[in-house]
Amino acid sequence: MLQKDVKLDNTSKTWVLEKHIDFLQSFGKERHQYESSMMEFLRMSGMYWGLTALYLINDGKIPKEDEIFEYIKSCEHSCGGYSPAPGHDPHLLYTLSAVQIACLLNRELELPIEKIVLYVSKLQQDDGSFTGDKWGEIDTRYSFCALACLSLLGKLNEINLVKAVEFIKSCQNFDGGFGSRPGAESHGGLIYCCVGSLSIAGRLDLVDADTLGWWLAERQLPSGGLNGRPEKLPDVCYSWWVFSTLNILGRDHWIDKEGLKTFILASQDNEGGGFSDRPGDEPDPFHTLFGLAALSLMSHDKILPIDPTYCMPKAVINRLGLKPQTLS
Ligand SMILES: COc1ccc(S(=O)(=O)N2Cc3cc(-c4ccc(C=O)o4)ccc3N(Cc3cncn3C)C[C@H]2Cc2ccc(O)cc2)cc1
Ligand SMILES: [Zn+2]
Repeated sequence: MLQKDVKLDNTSKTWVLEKHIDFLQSFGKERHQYESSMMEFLRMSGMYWGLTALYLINDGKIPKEDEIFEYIKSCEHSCGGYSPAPGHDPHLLYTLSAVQIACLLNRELELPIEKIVLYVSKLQQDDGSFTGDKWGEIDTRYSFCALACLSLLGKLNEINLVKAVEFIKSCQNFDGGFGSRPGAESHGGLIYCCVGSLSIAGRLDLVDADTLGWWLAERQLPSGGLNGRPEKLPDVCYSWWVFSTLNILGRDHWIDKEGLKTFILASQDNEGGGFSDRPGDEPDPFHTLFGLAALSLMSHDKILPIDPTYCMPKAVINRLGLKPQTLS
């Protein structure tokens, strides 16, 4: 079976740092008005992706802090949850993004912390799992959102952590990976959510690090890029989901880092800045953050250090006194 992959043209992409700063600062303005309006349904997350990426390459400086904090407040609901934009429904995904942005701004203490804690803890089910909102979809992505959100606020003890870990354990597969629910197939993004949750809970002892490390290293293709499942094309965002998980498990040396770096840099847009999912596609803030975050984990100069568990700047995680578990 021919292995699906992309062919990198041999022009080595230079590192266009200044253009990435310009791309991120202009997203949402005239230049990207259309895409930005199309993404209103995820705007709060889009702001977390764009602002975290900017923080990493702009020496921790974020423009218009007050305007950003006002926007977060405009998306707050009386139940303690946050919506992606004013007038939309609250959801755990955007509640995490709002808390992450507030932590970037060093203003998390100005949030209605007790109301947020109540909103998140009400989403936990009897089996320890979490739904994303009142419509009741269960997914291990939401376990990660709940644990990351509460631990950032110093309130991890307000949910049943033992049951939460039990549910994640019930989603572990024979290949060492994890899926969205018990019995669901292993997938790079969900493995990151489950291993990240176990890292926050201090329960990485439940992970079969060698079997999972092998499965994750198998995601690397000849192009150097990583895919999320066997037989899929490589994609820059899996550089983060797969590589940060290998980093948490202490097995990031099991892949060819130079090859991964080449693939990520080949996915830069040399004209307008930003990163796309693979060379030649349109850049977006989502892939720009995850490309830069993976480069940060490979200690690329000019990018501030990032925490592999929270996908947030190390400086912010240290300031909050958080110590997510990693394996050596
Ligand atoms: C362009 O098509 C999509 C498809 C799915 C989504 S998603 O919201 O379900 N989501 C996040 C996501 C975001 C973008 C994007 C474009 C512009 C912006 C502005 O900030 O963000 C693009 C893709 C994307 N996906 C889809 C994807 C990424 N790589 C391969 N695919 C198919 C991921 C998707 C799921 C998700 C992942 C992480 C997360 O924190 C939230 C949602 C969004 C746009
Ligand atoms: Zn992607």
